[in-house]
Amino acid sequence: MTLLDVRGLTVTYADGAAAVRGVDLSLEAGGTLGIAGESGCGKSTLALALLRLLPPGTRVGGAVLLDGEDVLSMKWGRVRAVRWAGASIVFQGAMHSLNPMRRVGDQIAEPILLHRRAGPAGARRRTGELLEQVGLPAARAAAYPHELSGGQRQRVMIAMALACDPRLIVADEPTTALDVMIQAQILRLIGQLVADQDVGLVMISHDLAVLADTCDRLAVMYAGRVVEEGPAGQVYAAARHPYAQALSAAFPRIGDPASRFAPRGLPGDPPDPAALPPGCVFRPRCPVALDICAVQDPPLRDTGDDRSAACVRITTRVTTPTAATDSDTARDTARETDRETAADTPGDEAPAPAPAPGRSEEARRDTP
Ligand SMILES: Nc1ncnc2c1ncn2[C@@H]1O[C@H](COP(=O)(O)OP(=O)(O)OP(=O)(O)O)[C@@H](O)[C@H]1O
Repeated sequence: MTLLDVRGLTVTYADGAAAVRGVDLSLEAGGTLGIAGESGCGKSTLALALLRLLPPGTRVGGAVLLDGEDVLSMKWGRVRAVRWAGASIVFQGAMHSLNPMRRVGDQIAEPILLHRRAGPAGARRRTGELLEQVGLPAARAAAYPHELSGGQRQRVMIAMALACDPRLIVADEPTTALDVMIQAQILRLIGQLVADQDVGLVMISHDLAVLADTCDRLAVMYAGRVVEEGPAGQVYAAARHPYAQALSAAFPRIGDPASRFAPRGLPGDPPDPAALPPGCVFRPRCPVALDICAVQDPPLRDTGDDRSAACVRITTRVTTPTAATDSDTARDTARETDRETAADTPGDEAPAPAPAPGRSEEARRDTP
């Protein structure tokens, strides 16, 4: 059963930054989906949009169906009911997310009381259970955030996220601020909890290896779009989109000593989301770009093998671009592939439509 179905999601900030541009994603109940991409590609914006946490003035379009119900068109009372109980979020910096003036136990108990899951005594009991579930002694409920280590604070955030038994947890770079040992512990904990409790997980990270380890499926974002999606192990081991390939090559691989010493970076920067180039937005950095890429912004296309990619060179017959482009052979292959693509997908020549203007967060709030 589909737990989360994101359809044509667009997010444009008040300053005109098109941070998310027509994202389609879905997650089965109890499934795990990783979202990867370099800084600024729109991962956090996407996470915030899932729970209607974007700042006022932001325009949002499309649909976010959680158990079939569109979060984006819900009344605010319903949104409040869905947060924590339907879906909850774990942010990257626990120190900034927790109130430094309140004991962590009181902060974990708050959503339990707010959603009337228990009275004060029951909420205290449940808080102790949750702390133990995330590997902390129940007595740590009395601690203030500054009395805990970074890893312990992140465990508290996870306990809070679990407090009302949500169907979905969105974890936005949950281990970024932690050292590698604690990172591994927290990732193990998240993996174990979602498996034991049948909770769906959307995990955001710039680190493909972490996501490949934790998630069933993996989506790679570039400049506000998903450019590749599929089974996590396959996308990580054999990415097809040139950007996903570059992102994958940027990390050293365990078991591949050569890559430890020569992780490859990708020259250039992502485009300014307020002034995107025409055609495929990855073209200025793409090592295998074709002339057609200057005018065509390819949509995410199913390649017929449980994977999808947004590149004119990747056809339903699955022709993966190779990094070597200078040789005539590669150019010829590319032209050949280009012809195949055009033949396979008539009508794709038209540039993708501009992001739907969407409705502003205020307009949504004002919806009776
Ligand atoms: N409140 C805001 N107002 C205007 N633009 C914003 C706002 N928040 C983010 N952006 C812009 O939207 C784009 C996407 O940002 P976002 O934080 O979603 O990316 P990200 O992939 O999560 O990056 P990181 O990994 O660094 O957190 C960036 O260009 C960013 O500058």
